[in-house]
Amino acid sequence: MRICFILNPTSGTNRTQDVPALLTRYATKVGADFAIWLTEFAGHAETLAQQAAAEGFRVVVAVGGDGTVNEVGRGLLGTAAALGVVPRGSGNGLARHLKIPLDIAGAVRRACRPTFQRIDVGYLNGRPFFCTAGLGFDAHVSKMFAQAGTRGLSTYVKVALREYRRFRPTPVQVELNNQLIDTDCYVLAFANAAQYGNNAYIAPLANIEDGLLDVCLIDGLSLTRAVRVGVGLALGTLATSGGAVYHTSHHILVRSTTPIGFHIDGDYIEDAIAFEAKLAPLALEVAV
Ligand SMILES: Nc1ncnc2c1ncn2[C@@H]1O[C@H](COP(=O)(O)OP(=O)(O)OP(=O)(O)O)[C@@H](O)[C@H]1O
Repeated sequence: MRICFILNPTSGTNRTQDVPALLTRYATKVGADFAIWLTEFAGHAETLAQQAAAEGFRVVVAVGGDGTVNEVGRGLLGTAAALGVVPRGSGNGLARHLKIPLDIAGAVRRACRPTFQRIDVGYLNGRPFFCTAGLGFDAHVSKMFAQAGTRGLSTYVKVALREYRRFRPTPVQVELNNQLIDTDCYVLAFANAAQYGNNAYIAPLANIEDGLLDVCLIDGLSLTRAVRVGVGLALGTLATSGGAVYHTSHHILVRSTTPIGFHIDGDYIEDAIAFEAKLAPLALEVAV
């Protein structure tokens, strides 16, 4: 079994580690037949993953954060290769959901001696996601975070608190399960996996192989509700705390009269007024 590690050298906050050397050391230790390819620009991991699958690598491992995982996963859709993850981002939502070790040694061992499993793949406006996608405040914070200059959890929290004072919800109409819901969108999250990353559980009951997206709606965020949502995210109790309303569905339409930003696996994409979220059941094989 051949394994290809696709490394995003810009991911993570620890730039002093010699990651190729560590990958080589740990993969050699378990006797793996492997290659290491480095990305050279944003989006490159998708084409590298397609190339690796075409060259017959059985496992293609994203070495990076959820952005890199998304690119590699996207490239592997419809191929015979499975996605592995060596988490090096700040959030690592998919790796945490799949219980992949967060240390390089453990994750490399897992990628080289995997068991295989299939997971669902979500789509928002035609773009695949593996962990979460969504509209509203979380997308807005992703956009501001990308412009912040520094990374990591503390920057994320700082940006979120600053933007909380400015952000206002948008009226939307949500169509799911033959139901029309007129509401406000502060956050409308589509969860394939349970968490955003960093153990922030936006949809604690989400099951990545059930053929359904968990839809989490937060229509407003007064200070008391914000505290309740924050505690619910951290403790994994948001589904029962009353801070959010949940639905499950495999096809959701959202319309708005004013543009709302959306994100895919934590990366802000653009603003739009119409959204279609859907699910491809068990469309990706993962090596976990
Ligand atoms: N060689 C590269 N140069 C510049 N950008 C790159 C390169 N390779 C990948 N990228 C981009 O870097 C972005 C961030 O990567 P990724 O999400 O893996 O790491 P991270 O931001 O550190 O992690 P997290 O999302 O958990 O904070 C990705 O969206 C990807 O497109």
